[in-house]
Amino acid sequence: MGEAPVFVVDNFQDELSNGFALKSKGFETSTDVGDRTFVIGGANNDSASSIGVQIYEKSTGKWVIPTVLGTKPKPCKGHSAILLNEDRIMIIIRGSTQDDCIWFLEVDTKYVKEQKKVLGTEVVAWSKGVRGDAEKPIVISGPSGVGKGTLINMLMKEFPSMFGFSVSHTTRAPRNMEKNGVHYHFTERSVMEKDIKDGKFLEFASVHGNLYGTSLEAVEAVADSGKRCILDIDVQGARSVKASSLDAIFIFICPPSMKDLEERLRARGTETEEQVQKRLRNAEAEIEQGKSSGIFDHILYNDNLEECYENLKKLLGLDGSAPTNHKSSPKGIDLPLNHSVSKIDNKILINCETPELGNASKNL
Ligand SMILES: Nc1ncnc2c1ncn2[C@@H]1O[C@H](COP(=O)(O)OP(=O)(O)OP(=O)(O)O)[C@@H](O)[C@H]1O
Ligand SMILES: Nc1nc2c(ncn2[C@@H]2O[C@H](COP(=O)(O)O)[C@@H](O)[C@H]2O)c(=O)[nH]1
Repeated sequence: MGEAPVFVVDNFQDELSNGFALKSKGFETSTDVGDRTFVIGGANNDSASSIGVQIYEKSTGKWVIPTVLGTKPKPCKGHSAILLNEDRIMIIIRGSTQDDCIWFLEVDTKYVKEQKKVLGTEVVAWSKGVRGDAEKPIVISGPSGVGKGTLINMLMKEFPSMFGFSVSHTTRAPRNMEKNGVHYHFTERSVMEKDIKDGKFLEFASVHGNLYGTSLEAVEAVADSGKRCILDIDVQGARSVKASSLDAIFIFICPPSMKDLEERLRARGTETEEQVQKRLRNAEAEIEQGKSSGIFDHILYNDNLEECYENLKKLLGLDGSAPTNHKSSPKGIDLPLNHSVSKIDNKILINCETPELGNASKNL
């Protein structure tokens, strides 16, 4: 089924007769989602460093400025917008670099609905479109205490609508702040063993004396939310995933030294002395395997946390450069001024009027 095209509107203010002041820099688009109109592109203030988002509620005739989550696209000279699945708007930015031309604004996804409840305001969330390998799940491994969880939390915080965490099952007891279903699914060994037998797990392993595993459901839940799945699993688990049909990117995080690792584990204060010793003993073998097994596509050293995080973003193509693993490099979208965008099945059609074709048009 085709859907109505959405056109670039050069000055949306001229289109509105409601009297509300929309700070127009030109080049806004409007997209209807139910009884709300999302106006994207007008800056919310004069010194805006990102594209503004404003919502017009048709039922009340009021403008709402939403809380905007995620890394935002910079103001641009024009873009097109099209609604996907009634819950997110795809934005194609004109004249942008190859890796900066596709963005998504989540307006009614599960994540946005949850955040609305938490924040008590209207919420929208940006995420940047990514290419090639960039859709693959990410497996992050490394010895206990190296900083995997810290790095994953940083990614999830900066790109809340882009990544989803695969919530593992474990038989270990929850730590003080850990919530069932959020950090882990805490479970009885007998139950988990039965579920493993029943084929419900993508991978599982005995780690530091407890059973840990990634259920198929955990990975599917992230995929269903339209996000990129991140798995925090040990090297044995990574080996199993590598042998499975899940086509993922494998990243191993190394500590700068065993001394640093020990300090971090102790400073975290979540393990008994006996557990710390066990985890450190296991760490040596894990580091050895991480470096030499050939499982991992990338090895990152987590010495300085900020630097390691920047390197992680770089290899995931989140710093404006192409993802490191990128094999072919398709061209960016050279969006002409006169064009329309429409959606047919799962394809986005960009219809351009090209001078060389006279009045005829060309589809991208
Ligand atoms: N680069 C770093 N420098 C210093 N401390 C760090 C660094 N990265 C993480 N930490 C700290 O080290 C501790 C362990 O980090 P984290 O819990 O993220 O490790 P982990 O690899 O997820 O461990 P586990 O596998 O046991 O879950 C935390 O207290 C964290 O704040
Ligand atoms: N093979 C798997 N390993 C997992 C999984 N979830 C976590 N882990 C790894 O366990 C250790 C210890 O974790 P902690 O939370 O007790 O500190 C750590 O290295 C994790 O990467 C899993 O589903 N499968």
